[in-house]
Amino acid sequence: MATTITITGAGGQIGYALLFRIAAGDMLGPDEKVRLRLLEIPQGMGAAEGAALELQDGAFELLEHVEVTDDPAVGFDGANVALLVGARPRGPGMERGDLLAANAGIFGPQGAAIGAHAASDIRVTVVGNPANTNALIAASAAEDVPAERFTALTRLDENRARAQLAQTLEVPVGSIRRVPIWGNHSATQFPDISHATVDGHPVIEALRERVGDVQGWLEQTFIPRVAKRGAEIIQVRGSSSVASAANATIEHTRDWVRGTDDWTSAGVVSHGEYGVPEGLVTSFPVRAVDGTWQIVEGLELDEWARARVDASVAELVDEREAVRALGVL
Ligand SMILES: NC(=O)C1=CN([C@@H]2O[C@H](COP(=O)(O)OP(=O)(O)OC[C@H]3O[C@@H](n4cnc5c(N)ncnc54)[C@H](O)[C@@H]3O)[C@@H](O)[C@H]2O)C=CC1
Ligand SMILES: O=C([O-])CC(=O)C(=O)O
Repeated sequence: MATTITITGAGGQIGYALLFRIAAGDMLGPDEKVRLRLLEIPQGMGAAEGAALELQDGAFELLEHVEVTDDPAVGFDGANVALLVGARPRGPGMERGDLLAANAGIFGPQGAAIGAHAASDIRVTVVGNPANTNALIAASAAEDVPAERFTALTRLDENRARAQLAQTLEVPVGSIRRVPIWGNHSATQFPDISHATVDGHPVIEALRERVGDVQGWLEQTFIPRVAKRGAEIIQVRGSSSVASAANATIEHTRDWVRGTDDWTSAGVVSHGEYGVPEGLVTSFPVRAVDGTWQIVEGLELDEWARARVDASVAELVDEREAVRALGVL
């Protein structure tokens, strides 16, 4: 049986960077056949149809079928995996939260369509910003789908954090592990290196030798660089991250389905872990076991880390309030 994957915003930039890698087996593996549903709005249909023609020309052996539609009922019908990418991206000078109102109207109806039409094992990865709150909106609208099936992408933030550490320590990125992102996919996020390792040794010790004042480096260099990397890309490229975002989307979804051998980061629904209010879609350190994200519990957060997590969670609470005020939740 093939896996049916729905990609919203498939005619957009990230969509174009995702489709061919999924068809090549990068997400679900070299033995899993895929059926793709490209869901767009009328203005995006031409680009999605063009991508579908190119998918055909790729002659991907794993690709069983491609359908392009602007009807969410058709787009999510029987979907096992949904990548919710379609949204309005931010431009220079905007914060992701500025997109709340523009995107709130998209994720409610899509969540409802997922509840009504997707397969019972549906797994949803929300990429479109503000990703955490969009995931919350979609989950709330999806009747009979457990909220745990709705996740927000923070893997790109983790990848950015690991890459910055690798560059600073002059080691291959693969030697850096356990760098969870806590909180919101926004400038308030907390990339946490307190448990991070480089080739199995504490990153903090390696950093002490390299940068001296680790705390100062974290606050003035590392955290701002990671948390504002999206804005840096927008400034340098003129538009937001595309291929790196698609790569992280593939890694997140692959790990969710196929499992992890260590921690990673994902925005998942809180049940009160680490004091995060129930129901908020928050990034935590997670493992994927048997197709389910499990929050890594029992980690120590010192006072400084606790304040960082609390600040990002407070922003998520504010976003939830703002959406409630729009009458969406
Ligand atoms: N979570 C993360 O780490 C990241 C998230 N993003 C976000 O991903 C989103 C997409 O970015 P791009 O692909 O660069 O934007 P884009 O503007 O190139 O593509 C968005 C596509 O979505 C479509 N669309 C809009 N409303 C839709 C709807 N209701 N249903 C289906 N399709 C719809 C548009 O027609 C367009 O083709 C943005 O919200 C961006 O901020 C981008 C990078 C990283
Ligand atoms: O910054 C943006 O708007 C796009 C994004 O989420 C990122 O690159 O992390």
